[in-house]
Amino acid sequence: MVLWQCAGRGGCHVTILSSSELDGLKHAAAARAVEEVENGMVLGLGSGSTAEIAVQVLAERVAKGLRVQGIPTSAKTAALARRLGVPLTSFAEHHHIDLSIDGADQVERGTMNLIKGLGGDLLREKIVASVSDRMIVAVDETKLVDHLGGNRPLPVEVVSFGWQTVFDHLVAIGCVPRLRLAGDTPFLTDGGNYIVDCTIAEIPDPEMLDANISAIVGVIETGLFIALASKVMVGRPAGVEVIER
Ligand SMILES: O=C[C@H](O)[C@H](O)[C@H](O)COP(=O)(O)O
Repeated sequence: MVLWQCAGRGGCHVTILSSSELDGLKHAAAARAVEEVENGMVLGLGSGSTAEIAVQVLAERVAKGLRVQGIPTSAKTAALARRLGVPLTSFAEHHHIDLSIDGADQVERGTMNLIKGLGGDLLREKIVASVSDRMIVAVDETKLVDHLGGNRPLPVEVVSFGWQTVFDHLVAIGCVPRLRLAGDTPFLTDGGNYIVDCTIAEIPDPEMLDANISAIVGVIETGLFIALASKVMVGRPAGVEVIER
């Protein structure tokens, strides 16, 4: 992973991180996020590689006596939590979550707005985040940006019927849409929907873009998480940076 860092007149420098270094940064951020978990909490368990590390760290605390219940945001996270002995619950029992811990594909430094869903999970993550008292996001430093968009596409979950018509609207909004595939067939989310990855230049107004895309008939949810994160743990080689409101 090549990381460009630019600081005003100081110019830019490039850091090359190996995948094991990157994993170390994810682990440090995830572990720091799990430190905020307290006895008795109902937790939102996010999805993706960093969120999975958080579940592993959480499982170590559960094995030592921590009492929590988790609502998983994907079938994969649910399977991992079950395998590691993290107790699970559901919205049938709890409509409110104390704390959710999740990863992200991009974090806008100034606002903590996020892009999520590159791993194929966003709808359940957003439902969980929206009913959480606090959402802690754990990322490695490559995810931190000044403005969302640009080098990472915005995932949009759409119903499979008529997805082609959604394309037309997305183009009109300024996105370059691409249907996500799994081999030769459309990728299916846990909810059985399609994902359209929208390449878009830097996003000056994420809230407006989210509203415009959400207004398209056939769109279920966008990967823009606006004002949902309360704290971001950023894994850096020098340590974990904590960004909060
Ligand atoms: O769809 C996946 C989720 O939104 C993930 O939380 C996001 O893609 C970040 O995943 P990772 O920690 O693997 O980079």
